[in-house]
Amino acid sequence: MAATGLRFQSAAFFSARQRDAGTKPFHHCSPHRIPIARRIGLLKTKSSNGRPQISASFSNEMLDESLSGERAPEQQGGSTVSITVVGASGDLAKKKIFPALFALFYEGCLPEHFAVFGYARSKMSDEELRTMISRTLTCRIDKRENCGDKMEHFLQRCFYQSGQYNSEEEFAELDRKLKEKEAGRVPNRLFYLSIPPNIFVDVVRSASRTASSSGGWTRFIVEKPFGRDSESSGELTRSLKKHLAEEQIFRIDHYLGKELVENLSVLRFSNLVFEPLWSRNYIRNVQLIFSEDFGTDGRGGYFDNYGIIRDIMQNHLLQILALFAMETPVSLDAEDIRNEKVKVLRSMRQLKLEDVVVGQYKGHVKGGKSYPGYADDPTVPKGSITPTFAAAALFIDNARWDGVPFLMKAGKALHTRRAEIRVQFRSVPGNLYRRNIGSSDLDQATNELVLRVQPDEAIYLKINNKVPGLGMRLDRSNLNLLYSERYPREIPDAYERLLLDAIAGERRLFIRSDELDAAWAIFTPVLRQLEDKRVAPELYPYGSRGPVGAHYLAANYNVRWGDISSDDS
Ligand SMILES: NC(=O)C1=CN([C@@H]2O[C@H](COP(=O)(O)OP(=O)(O)OC[C@H]3O[C@@H](n4cnc5c(N)ncnc54)[C@H](OP(=O)(O)O)[C@@H]3O)[C@@H](O)[C@H]2O)C=CC1
Ligand SMILES: O=C1O[C@H](COP(=O)(O)O)[C@@H](O)[C@H](O)[C@H]1O
Repeated sequence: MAATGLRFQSAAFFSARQRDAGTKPFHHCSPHRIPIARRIGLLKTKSSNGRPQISASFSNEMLDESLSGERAPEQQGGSTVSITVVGASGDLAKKKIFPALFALFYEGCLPEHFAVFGYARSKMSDEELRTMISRTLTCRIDKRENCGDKMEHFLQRCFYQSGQYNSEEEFAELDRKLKEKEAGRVPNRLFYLSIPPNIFVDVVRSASRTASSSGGWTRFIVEKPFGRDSESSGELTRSLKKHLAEEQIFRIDHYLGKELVENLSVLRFSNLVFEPLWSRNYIRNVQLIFSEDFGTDGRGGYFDNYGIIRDIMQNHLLQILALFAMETPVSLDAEDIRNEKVKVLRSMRQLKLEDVVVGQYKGHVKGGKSYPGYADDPTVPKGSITPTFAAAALFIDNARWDGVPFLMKAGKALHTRRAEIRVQFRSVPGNLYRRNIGSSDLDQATNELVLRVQPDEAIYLKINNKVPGLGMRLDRSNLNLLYSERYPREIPDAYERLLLDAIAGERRLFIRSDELDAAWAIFTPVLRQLEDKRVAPELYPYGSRGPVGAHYLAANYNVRWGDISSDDS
């Protein structure tokens, strides 16, 4: 098979970066898994996790076959990818999706033949869409060359179709426009549903009937929330599957696309020093912490129907927990990883009401500035008891994790913006140096591994260390891998990675329906109880550290939150 047709634009850039990097190839935009390419032995480079990756000479036909699993008919001119952002006028589209697509284009990671379409009810011309998008596009901080030209080239490939979300006719109109741009090439189509969940099924029904690709693949990225509980999530899955095969559904959890979350498995499975310690034998507790220093800010209407447990814990934090706690997968293939995640999720105990603390932020005046409470948001119903903060203690009933508390804490309008994983290890039995450790509480002198997902990505390990000098005094110090120092290039946004993977047909970072069922099974009973019993959230001031109840919950399990110590907060 000739390596002609679609080429990743990265060819020139790729080799330039390889030269710049000095030694190893720079694998910034390779999808994770290219089985057919490996089979036919064309690829010479290896990715950082040892897997083969796309080379500059990857042909259309190879791409079609390897990435979609569906053999495309032989056609003149190779293949093309059209990405339709449904809900193009919305917040997420403007803030994340178009900028991520531009970043991929800028880095040479999009296929040669591609088009971006916006679809929404708002009336807009192509030009107006371009103006709207251009306001949020940014250039890589570390690589600004030709950015203006690249923006212009990218915008020329962006088009708009206005339509109702349930209109087969208007999706058929989109289909006609897509065909024009596809110009007889094998058409691959990706729809990104960046819309409120109540219209997911309308869009999937209409688009799958009248705007599916004939000959190439058709995939749908579906944004959260995937239902409100087990029942509604199951209903959504069944409705989607009336129109789509599971392989066409890419349920996105953008935390899985974050650099540090990606690195979690690398840390575990490619460093001998960690995996042997990764169990109840050495780990006392694990903490998954998410905080934002702003409130719901105009998204109160959406948020009030969900609350922080559904918004952050049931998906982002639980996904991280699954990656943290799963057994070693057979391989890095999507199904092997997702199988292990499902197993660990299914080993988890249903969360109990007594293991949950909920809070809601109230207005606060600080430094002469007043910060509104959640209930002051005009889009929030009066008297709402929706939690904007929650802390929870979860347990995995399997041999590896029996009895180890996995503590989660998530909140809006707190004192800082941060997401991190904290692993607190047991104390050293019969510690010879117990008298030399400043604190009398040996639990305070245990090792702690911290993966700071954001901001300022870092991995650090707290160790006990001798303070230099003639005496023998120990203190706690950090072995610190600060990304901005070690890797001084901009870290791609999670949406870039996930879009690239969806185009490549790589499902590893997307949620399978059985994973979703298992995730909802853990949280649904407690969510129901909180609502049925109308549990009142503990109020906390905007910009504070959240309800004190979170500390009592942790104390029940003999745990101290790691983010409150003076050297970390
Ligand atoms: N915004 C964010 O930060 C995040 C969002 N998400 C998820 O992404 C999806 C999109 O979010 P976001 O962009 O904030 O949503 P928006 O509320 O901005 O809605 C997107 C677009 O959908 C259309 N729309 C809005 N409400 C309705 C309605 N009731 N009926 C029909 N169409 C409507 C509007 O387009 P028009 O009127 O032009 O048709 C709007 O521009 C949601 O599922 C959300 O949960 C997930 C993570 C973060
Ligand atoms: O999914 C969501 O995530 C954002 C936080 O994402 P981040 O990447 O900025 O950390 C959160 O604000 C939002 O409420 C939630 O729906």
